[in-house]
Amino acid sequence: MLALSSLFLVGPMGAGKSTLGRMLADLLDKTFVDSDRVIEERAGADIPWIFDLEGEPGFRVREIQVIDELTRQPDLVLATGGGAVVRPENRAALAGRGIVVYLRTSVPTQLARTSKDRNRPLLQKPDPRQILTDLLAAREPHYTAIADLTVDTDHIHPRALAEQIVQYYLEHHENA
Ligand SMILES: Nc1ncnc2c1ncn2[C@@H]1O[C@H](COP(=O)(O)OP(=O)(O)OP(=O)(O)O)[C@@H](O)[C@H]1O
Ligand SMILES: O=C(O)C1=C[C@@H](O)[C@@H](O)[C@H](O)C1
Ligand SMILES: [Mg+2]
Repeated sequence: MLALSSLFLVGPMGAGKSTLGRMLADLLDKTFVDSDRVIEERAGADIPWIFDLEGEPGFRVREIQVIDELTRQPDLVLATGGGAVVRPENRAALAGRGIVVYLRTSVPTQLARTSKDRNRPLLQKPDPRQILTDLLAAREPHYTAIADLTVDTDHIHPRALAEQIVQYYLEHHENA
């Protein structure tokens, strides 16, 4: 049984971390937080601006700070940025301080779910399919390594997925 009270959602862009995070917080009576949004609020700038001005390394420094703070708080559902797991500091914080759920999602599904949205600087290049394929190959071992639960998101409605995750939480959390 796990004594940890927060749920951390990890997975690639378009996995549904933000969508599911809101539903889970509602179902489990927890507070939803999205690390990308907190980074933007603190910087007073959106993610494309941060990438333009500071590059990905600058964004990752901000992300490490925010994830360190948020993972110390009880009773959150935290949607993390798709690339948070590339930094070992984030992997340690996520794995040690809450229940980690990996939303496994294929590249075609990621593409379909992110195609209308210009807010992801890493995809604003000529071949997003190749970029997502390379990112997933590099990151999948990290997502898997820290996950307590892995769920496939390709062919399931977010509501049904949220119910599966709630079921797991209720079975594995001692104070649920
Ligand atoms: N299981 C699902 N089935 C179908 N559509 C979904 C599912 N989960 C999310 N979506 C849709 O996919 C899009 C992307 O979802 P969302 O923004 O929650 O992903 P994310 O993991 O937070 O992405 P990012 O890392 O870029 O913030 C949204 O339009 C959402 O409605
Ligand atoms: O996959 C990534 O590296 C990113 C995903 C987004 O959630 C944001 O954190 C940012 O656009 C970087
Ligand atoms: Mg999101």
